[in-house]
Amino acid sequence: DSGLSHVLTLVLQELSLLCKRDVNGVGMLYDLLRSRWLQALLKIYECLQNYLEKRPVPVMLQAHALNCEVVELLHEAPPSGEIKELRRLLRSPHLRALLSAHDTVAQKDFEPTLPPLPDNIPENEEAMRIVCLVKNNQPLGATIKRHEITGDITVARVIHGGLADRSGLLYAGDKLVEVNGVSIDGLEPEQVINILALSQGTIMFKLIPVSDRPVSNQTTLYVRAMADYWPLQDPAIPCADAGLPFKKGEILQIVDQNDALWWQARKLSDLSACAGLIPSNHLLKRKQREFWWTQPFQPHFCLKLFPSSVFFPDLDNFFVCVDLSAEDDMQIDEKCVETVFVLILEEEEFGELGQRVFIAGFRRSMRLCRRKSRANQQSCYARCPSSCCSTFAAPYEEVVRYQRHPGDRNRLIVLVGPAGVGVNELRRRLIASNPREFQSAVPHTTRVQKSYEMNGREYHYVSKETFENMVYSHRMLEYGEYRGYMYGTSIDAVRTVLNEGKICVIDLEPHGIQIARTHELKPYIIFIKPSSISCMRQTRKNARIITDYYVNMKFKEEDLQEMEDSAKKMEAQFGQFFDQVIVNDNLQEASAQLLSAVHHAQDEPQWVPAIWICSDTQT
Ligand SMILES: Nc1ncnc2c1ncn2[C@@H]1O[C@H](COP(=O)(O)OP(=O)(O)OP(=O)(O)O)[C@@H](O)[C@H]1O
Repeated sequence: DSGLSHVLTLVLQELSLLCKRDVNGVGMLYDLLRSRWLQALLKIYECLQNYLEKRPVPVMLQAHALNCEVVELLHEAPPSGEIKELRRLLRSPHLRALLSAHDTVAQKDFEPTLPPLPDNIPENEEAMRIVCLVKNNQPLGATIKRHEITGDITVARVIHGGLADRSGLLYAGDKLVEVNGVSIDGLEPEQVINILALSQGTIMFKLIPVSDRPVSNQTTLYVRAMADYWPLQDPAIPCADAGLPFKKGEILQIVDQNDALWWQARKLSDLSACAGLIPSNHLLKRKQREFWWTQPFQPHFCLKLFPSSVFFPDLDNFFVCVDLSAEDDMQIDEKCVETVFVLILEEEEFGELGQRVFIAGFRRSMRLCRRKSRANQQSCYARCPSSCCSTFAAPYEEVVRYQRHPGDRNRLIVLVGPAGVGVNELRRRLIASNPREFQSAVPHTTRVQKSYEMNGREYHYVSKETFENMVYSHRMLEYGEYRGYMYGTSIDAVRTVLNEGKICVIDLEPHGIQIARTHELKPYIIFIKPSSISCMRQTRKNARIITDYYVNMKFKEEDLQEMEDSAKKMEAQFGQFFDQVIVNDNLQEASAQLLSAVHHAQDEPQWVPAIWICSDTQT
C-alpha cells in the first residue's frame, strides 16, 4: 500500500546490512536497486498508477474561463507584467495544443467500439480476421508454409520485433485466405510471396486465426556463438533473408526457442534490430558434423585427446607416440644455449627498491617445450577424429553478465598468441610494471635443479612420478616434454598467486584454454595478434626470436609469415574464447592496452559462461 519506492527503500536498507557482511552478489544487486534509472522508472510507474485511479478531467474550459478573466482584467486596469505574461501564455499555440491533447486523453475511451455481431451467424462458420499492415522499407517479418496434406498456407513464424510482430495481429498458425483481395486457394507459398513483394503501401490479409495461440513463457537467454553461421550459404534455412549471420565469439540474445530447428535471436551489439533466424543448438551441431564428414581425413595425434582415464605407465613412451616431429634430433649448440641462458636469467631479475625480484615462467626450456606442444597441435585444424577441434562441442555456450566483487579473487589473465608475436615480452613488461600486483605462475619440471636455482622460484622441481600424477589428476593447465624432461604449468601454481590477492598472468598454448576455463579461475583470455608483415618488418628489425634451431636470432621473412599464418589458424579455431584481441604493433601501445585490458577484466562486468556462476552458488 505504501508504494514501490517505499518497498525499495526497505529492501535497500536490508541489502546494505548484507553488503557489509560481504555476501556474494549482494553488491551488484544493491547497485542495481540504487540506480537512478530504476528509481525514475518506479516514479513513472507510481504516477501512472495514480493516473489510472483518478481519471483526469478536461481543462480546456477552465483555461478558456481564465483567459476571459484575464481579458477583463486587461480592460479594467493597466496590465501588470505578470498579467501580460499570463495572457501571452494562455494564447500561445503550444499551451493550447498541450491542453487539447490532455483533454483528448482525459475524455477518450481507448477500447475500440465494435458494431454488434449479427444474430444469424452459422454455428460452424470460422471467424475471419482482416489485417491491414502498412508496408515500409522493412520486410514483413513473418514466414509462411504450406500444409503437406491440406495444402493450407499458414503463417509459419513471426519474427520478434518485425513489422508483423509489432502489429500484434499476425500469429504463427494463422491460415491465410486472401492477400490484397486475391484468394490464395491452390497457390504455392512462392506465389504468395510474389504477391506480397509486388504490393505497395497497405497489405490486406484475410485470415482464419489460429485457435490455440502459442503462449510464450520463455525467458531470454544469452549465448556465445562457438561457430560461424552464414544464412546465405545455408540451403536448409526456411528464409535466408530472415537469417541472422554471426561469427564465433559473438554474444547472441535468444528470444524464441519454440521451434526445435530454428530459433530467433538478436546480436548483443544490435538489440534494437528485429530478430533473425539461427539454427537451434541441435541443428547447428548436426550441420557441423555433416561439414566435418565432407572434409578430407588426415590422421594425426593430438596430445589432449587421450581420455584422462587412460593410464600411460610410461610417460616417455606416451610422448613418443604423440610427438611425430623430428625436431628432437636437432641439437642446439650448447655454448649458444649458455649465452642465451645467462641473458634470460638476467632478464628475469629486476631490482625494486634495492630488492631482487625474480619473475618465473619465462625460462627458455619451458617456452621451447610449449612451442613443441604447439607444433603437435597444428594438425588439429584439419579433420580430426576427436573433439579437439570442437567439432562436436556445443555450438552455443550460455553466458551471463558477471561483475567480480572487490572481495573476490582476481580473474586469471591468459595470454595466447603465435610464437614470436611478443606474448612473453608483453607479459614481462606488465609484471615488471608492478610486481606487487601482477605475477606469473611458477612452472613445474622434472629436470634437476641447478646450483643457482631455488625450488619454487624458477621452477617447482618434482619427480617424474609426481608430475605424472598431477597430469592424471587434471592439475596441469598445460604440459609437455622438452629434451627428455617434463615441463608444465599447474592449477595449484596459479591458485597460489591468486590466493595472495595478486593478478596471475600466464601464457598458454590455445589448446590449454579449455582446461583453464573453470569457474574457479574464471580466465580472461587475451589474444596477442601480429600486425601486418610489412609493419613487422619495420618494428621487429632489432627483435630476437628463439626457436629449436637457433637462439637469439633476427626474425627472418619466413618467421613473420609463419607468425601470420599461425595467428589466422588460432583465430579460426579458438577465436570464440578470446575476450580481447590486442594487435602487437607498437610495443608501448600494446603494453598500455594490455594493462587496461587486465584492469577491465577485474573491474568491469563481463560475459562469462553461465556454468561458472551456477557453480559459484553450489560451492
Ligand atoms: N611490438 C614489438 N615491437 C618490436 N619488437 C617486439 C615487439 N613485440 C615483441 N618484440 C620482440 O620480439 C621478440 C620475440 O618476442 P617474445 O619473446 O615475447 O615472443 P613470444 O611471443 O613470447 O614467443 P615464444 O612463444 O616463442 O616464446 C623479442 O625480442 C621481443 O622483444
